[in-house]
Amino acid sequence: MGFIMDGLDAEAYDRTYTDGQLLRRIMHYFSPQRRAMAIAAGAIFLNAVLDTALPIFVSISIDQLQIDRSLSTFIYLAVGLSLIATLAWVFNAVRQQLSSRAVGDVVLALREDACDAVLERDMSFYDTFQSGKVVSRVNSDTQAFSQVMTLTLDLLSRLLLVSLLIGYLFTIDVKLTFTLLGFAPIIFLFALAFRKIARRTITQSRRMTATVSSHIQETVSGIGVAKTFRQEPVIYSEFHEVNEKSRSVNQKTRFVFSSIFPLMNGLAGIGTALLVYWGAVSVNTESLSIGDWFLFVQGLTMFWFPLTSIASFWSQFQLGLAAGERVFALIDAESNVVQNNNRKLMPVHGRINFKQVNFSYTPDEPVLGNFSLEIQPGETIALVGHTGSGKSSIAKLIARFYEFQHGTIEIDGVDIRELDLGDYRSQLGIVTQTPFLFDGNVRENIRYGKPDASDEEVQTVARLVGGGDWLGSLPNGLDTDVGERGGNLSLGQRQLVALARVLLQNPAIVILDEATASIDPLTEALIQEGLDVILKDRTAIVIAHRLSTVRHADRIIVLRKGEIIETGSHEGLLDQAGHYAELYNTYFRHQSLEYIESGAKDEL
Ligand SMILES: Nc1ncnc2c1ncn2[C@@H]1O[C@H](COP(=O)(O)OP(=O)(O)OP(=O)(O)O)[C@@H](O)[C@H]1O
Repeated sequence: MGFIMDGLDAEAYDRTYTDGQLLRRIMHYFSPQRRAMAIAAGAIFLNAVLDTALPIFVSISIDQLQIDRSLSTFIYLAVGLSLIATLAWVFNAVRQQLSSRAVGDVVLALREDACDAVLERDMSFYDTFQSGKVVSRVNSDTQAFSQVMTLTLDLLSRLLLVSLLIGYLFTIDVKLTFTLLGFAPIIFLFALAFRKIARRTITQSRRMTATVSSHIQETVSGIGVAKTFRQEPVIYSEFHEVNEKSRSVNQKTRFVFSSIFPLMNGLAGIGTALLVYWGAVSVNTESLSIGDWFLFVQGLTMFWFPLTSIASFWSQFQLGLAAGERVFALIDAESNVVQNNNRKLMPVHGRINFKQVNFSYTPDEPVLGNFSLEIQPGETIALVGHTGSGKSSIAKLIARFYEFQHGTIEIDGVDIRELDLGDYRSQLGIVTQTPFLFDGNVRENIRYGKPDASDEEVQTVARLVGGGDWLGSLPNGLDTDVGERGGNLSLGQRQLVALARVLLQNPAIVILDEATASIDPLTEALIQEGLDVILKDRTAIVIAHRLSTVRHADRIIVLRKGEIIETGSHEGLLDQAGHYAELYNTYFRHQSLEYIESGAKDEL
């Protein structure tokens, strides 16, 4: 299958489970459905018995009618047949109902586990693996898994029916039954050979589907940038390429699957011809009754149909296993961020201590080396430095988004790896450069910081941020719809919502990545007011881009290539005439009032 697999790689966290492991895993999901499945199994059995009884009853009727053609016999046979058919239908309906409910519940549990895993994975996972592909596992693969579970239950009931029928046929004519069975191993061997190819082909096809949806998702997310840079033709041609690859993989998949049925039908045809011939010879020599011959001919359809469809079921089964394997791999993917304990800090004071920390995203590119920094409770730290100097990385380590490789980070004297992450993060407020808002209104987005907050609490914090003046600029105040990702609000308004959200959360530690984008002076003043409220009495780590924040910070940490090269106050650092002074002159100075005023004077 090299021609199909070429150039299409699995994700690094994919793994191959043995059939036994997969089966155990699936059984584990079915175990809460034990009762329903036991009743369904009973219904499957009774349905199979009745479905087998139906042709046997017809065969007996044929022989009976040759001897006795009275009205009472007709009535007796007709009532008997109707009764068997009705009961078979009832049991079939019961098993369909119960098994589809059980499968639905299993898929629900599987999706929940997959969703849990998605939420559990740390940020390094999402750096490496595209979110679109992850979504496809949670959505499409669980769907494929559910379809195959239903098919498997169908297959089991058909196999039971075939076994019962064969058992009965043996009592009639052993030689004919063996002839019938003689083809089974050939078909099974064929199906087994097909099994391996099918599984790989289907896995490949699903991967391709995930790649296409991931590509579409990325394109749509970045549509604004694409339009600005007039990249539509490039995007189109990239998409065309992915789509072409997907088409070719799917075409090969279809080819593999479509060739199986003609081969199966050919084998079945030969079997049918042989049995019809030998059956007719036996009737001729009177070693078989006409009713029994009918039963064999009738049995052929009942026998061959499930057998030939086992091959197709098998491929479907492979589809489900491949999909299940992908979902389980997502669930089992190991996090880099590992907590050794679940200690809760009550209350969090906000002392943060980096002790000789080494950190890198990729093994060969160190970002922080032997990094030490102690931040006191309530202190505001401004991290400054050129791009790539490691400011965001320090903030991400405090937020425990990534695992560091060496040293310790302590929060209030406790190793960060020992904390209950949920509890710790509830004490951590994060405002990113471009705050992410969820589709909904402003009120709901602020309440995200404390889901049980009352309307009054939301209103209070909204008013505290920037004196509440910004609410007047929203068309419907707190009820204004923010649109997808907050697209209906200006960047400044989004930041104010994010600040109000953190204020409502009331965390002990705040991480603030200041926006570099310039916003109008009025909004900037409102944001500054909001920041004053938020940073007061909390430990704050600010990735500073505004001169006003740097000036107000208790301590400025100047970074270069992951190392602290200077530390102190704004004035003290300027006096040192080192890296900070250089940064100030190239970056911060133009924001100073003196600079703006001198510029204004020059213009005059
Ligand atoms: N997710 C990531 N995967 C791999 N390398 C990364 C990742 N994020 C950052 N880096 C690298 O780590 C180094 C430090 O990046 P970091 O984002 O901490 O710098 P920064 O000072 O915050 O920069 P900026 O001011 O541009 O945000 C850079 O060399 C960067 O390329």
